Amino acid sequence: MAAILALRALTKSFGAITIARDLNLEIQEGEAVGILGPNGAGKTTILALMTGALRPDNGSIEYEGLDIRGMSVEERCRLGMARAFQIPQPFGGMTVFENVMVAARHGAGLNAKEAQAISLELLERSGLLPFANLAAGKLTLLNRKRLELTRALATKPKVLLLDEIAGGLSQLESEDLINLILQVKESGVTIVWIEHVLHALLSVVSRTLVLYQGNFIADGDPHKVLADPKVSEIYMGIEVDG
Ligand SMILES: Nc1ncnc2c1ncn2[C@@H]1O[C@H](COP(=O)(O)OP(=O)(O)OP(=O)(O)O)[C@@H](O)[C@H]1O
Repeated sequence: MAAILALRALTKSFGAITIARDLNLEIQEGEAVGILGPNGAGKTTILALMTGALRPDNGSIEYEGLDIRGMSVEERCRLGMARAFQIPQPFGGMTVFENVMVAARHGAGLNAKEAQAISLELLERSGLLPFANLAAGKLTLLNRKRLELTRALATKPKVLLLDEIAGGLSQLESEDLINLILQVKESGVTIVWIEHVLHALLSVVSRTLVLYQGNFIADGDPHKVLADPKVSEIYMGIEVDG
């Protein structure tokens, strides 16, 4: 079966900093994959290459077997790739409902009626319905993160890319967010998640990669990857759980 998302000999540098060195990766439909790596390893850059916010120096990215290298963020979003950011980026002056509507209309290309239906359904699922008419800028951090996830889901993704969304939450709040992400996973959406909050990541992903100096130095069962001496050596002295 063709991978839903693949990196083929991907290369990317910023001056002397190499982010990806002939990087290869295949992610199958329905997989939940975590990408770890020390600060500055290039995890966010890899997600940006996947979504189209950045272009590789060389190599290609395939989505459902299609070379999407030349496609914009919007084109990739229409195909089914959505990204939720580390720092939630709602339109603060618009209501929660309007924020989700924009994603459904422009991200998924739905008409007003379809967009309204999916927006209400997703707001209900994420527990945000009581805040639907509130200005998004007034939400608490947890609710802003829920909104960020809801907006990504409103684009009807087949692949959901999560960029450190568990940071800054209490234990209870992160459990809430994890439950929401688990529901998304159970619905069959493929998840690629970069996250420093390890316990959150480990409760969702079944495969973990470690990015270091332009290469994936480990790939496999998350607990085995974390027990790998190569991985512990990299993380020595670096706080990964917090
Ligand atoms: N547009 C850019 N131009 C130049 N350098 C950049 C650019 N974007 C990122 N970098 C550099 O590339 C490196 C990787 O950054 P990136 O944010 O992808 O790492 P990361 O693994 O996500 O880090 P963190 O875990 O701290 O979020 C960093 O040294 C960063 O300063």
